[in-house]
Order: sequence, then structure tokens, then C-alpha cells
Amino acid sequence: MTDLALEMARVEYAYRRDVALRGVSLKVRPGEVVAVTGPSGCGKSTLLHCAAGILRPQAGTVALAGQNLAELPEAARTRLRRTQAGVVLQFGQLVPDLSLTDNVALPLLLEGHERAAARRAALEWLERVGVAEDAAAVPGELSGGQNQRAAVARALVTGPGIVFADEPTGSLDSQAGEQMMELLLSSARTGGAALVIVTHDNMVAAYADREVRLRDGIVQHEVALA
Ligand SMILES: Nc1ncnc2c1ncn2[C@@H]1O[C@H](COP(=O)(O)OP(=O)(O)OP(=O)(O)O)[C@@H](O)[C@H]1O
Repeated sequence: MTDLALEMARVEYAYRRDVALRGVSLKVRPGEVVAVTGPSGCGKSTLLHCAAGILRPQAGTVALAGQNLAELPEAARTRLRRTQAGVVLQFGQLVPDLSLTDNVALPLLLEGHERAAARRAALEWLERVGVAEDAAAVPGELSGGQNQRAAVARALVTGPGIVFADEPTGSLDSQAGEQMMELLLSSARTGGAALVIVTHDNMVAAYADREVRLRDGIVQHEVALA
């Protein structure tokens, strides 16, 4: 049996006063593309951060590649998160002082890969996402779209089983947004990764196999689109 890329069961998460998730369950199969939609404040980003192991839910479970995050010791959990879950945020969130190559190599270096090999792998991904000629530039010298492309390369360089993207087209115009979606989908396919995209954008949801709509911290409905 193939493990699910992601399995969330009855996940609850509250910030100090705000209850953001009230028992969310979600299964994502390997290679599947899921859009998470819903009104502002319904818990989409919180769901994504719990799924990617960035936030720890107060109740419920999250498993990546069949491994329950809560049952792992801290180091193994960090490692699983780094190697199994790629994350792309709205503004790329690259390290400003590092070149694109070093930004993309970073997750591999953190995993103990040798520097030359990490940089080679980073360059290969920068080439795939179409910004190889900017490899030596730092993020401040490049456009939002170029930085987003590098962020996609960084999310995929470790060969994760799943990529989480939070409003990946939010800072782009509609044409650049569509190019970003094509890139995310083709990159996920090349890397064999599932893709979970949090979005307000109907255009983005149209690329998904399934739409999961949240409302007030629970799944309101799921629709198969493919
Ligand atoms: N860091 C935080 N501290 C306190 N409350 C927060 C924090 N982040 C989110 N919240 C609250 O949790 C709830 C869910 O927020 P979340 O950002 O997950 O929703 P969202 O659907 O992603 O919203 P948007 O579409 O506007 O980005 C909201 O009520 C929000 O105000």
C-alpha cells in the first residue's frame, strides 16, 4: 500500500484567543493536486502551517509520508519536515543576502549535503524553473516573479513528497500567476510531489484535482475537479 503524502485527522489549532481550526481532516494522495479555498480568516494558512509541520496542532494528528509528526523526536521531525515538505509562500521568502544558488542549496546544506553537490543540484533546479541566468544574483536584484521561481526550486530541491504553496500567485499579475501555476504543477510532476495550494484565486483552483473549501475552521465541502 502506498502511504498518503499527507494525512490530517481532526486537527485543532487555536492562537491565543482565535480558534483557527476546529477539527480538520484531510488526505492527500501521492502526486495529487489539492486547492484549499475559503473566505479570509477561515483557517487556510493555519491548515497549511500545521500540515507542513511549522505549527503544532493542539489536538488531532498530522502524518507526512505515513509518519505521525507528533510521535517523532524533535530532530527526526525537523528532518522529515525538511525533506518531505517543500513550502512556497506568497513573496518567496528567500534569504536576502544569499544568491539564488545559495538560497536553493540551503535546504540541502542543512541536511548535511556537501557544498559543491548542493550547489550543483540548486543550479539544476534553477535551470528547470527558468532563472539559471540569475543564479548569482541576490533576491533584491530580481523581480517578484523571478524570486517566486527560485522559491519553487528551493521547495523542490530536496525531492519532497509534498509541496505546500500559500497564495503562490498572490503577488503576481494574472499572466505571471498562470505561468507560476504551470511551473508549480510541472515542477511537482517532475519531482513526483503532491501539491497543496492555499488560494483565493479561482484560476488557481481550476488547476487542482480536488478543491477543499474551509469555513470557520472546518471543511465545508470537498469537490473533485479532475
Ligand atoms: N499569528 C496569529 N495570531 C493570532 N491569531 C491568528 C494568527 N494567525 C491567524 N490568526 C487568526 O486565525 C484565524 C485563521 O487565520 P488564517 O490566517 O489561517 O486564515 P486564512 O483563511 O489563511 O486567511 P487569509 O485568506 O486572510 O489569509 C483568523 O481568525 C486569524 O485572525
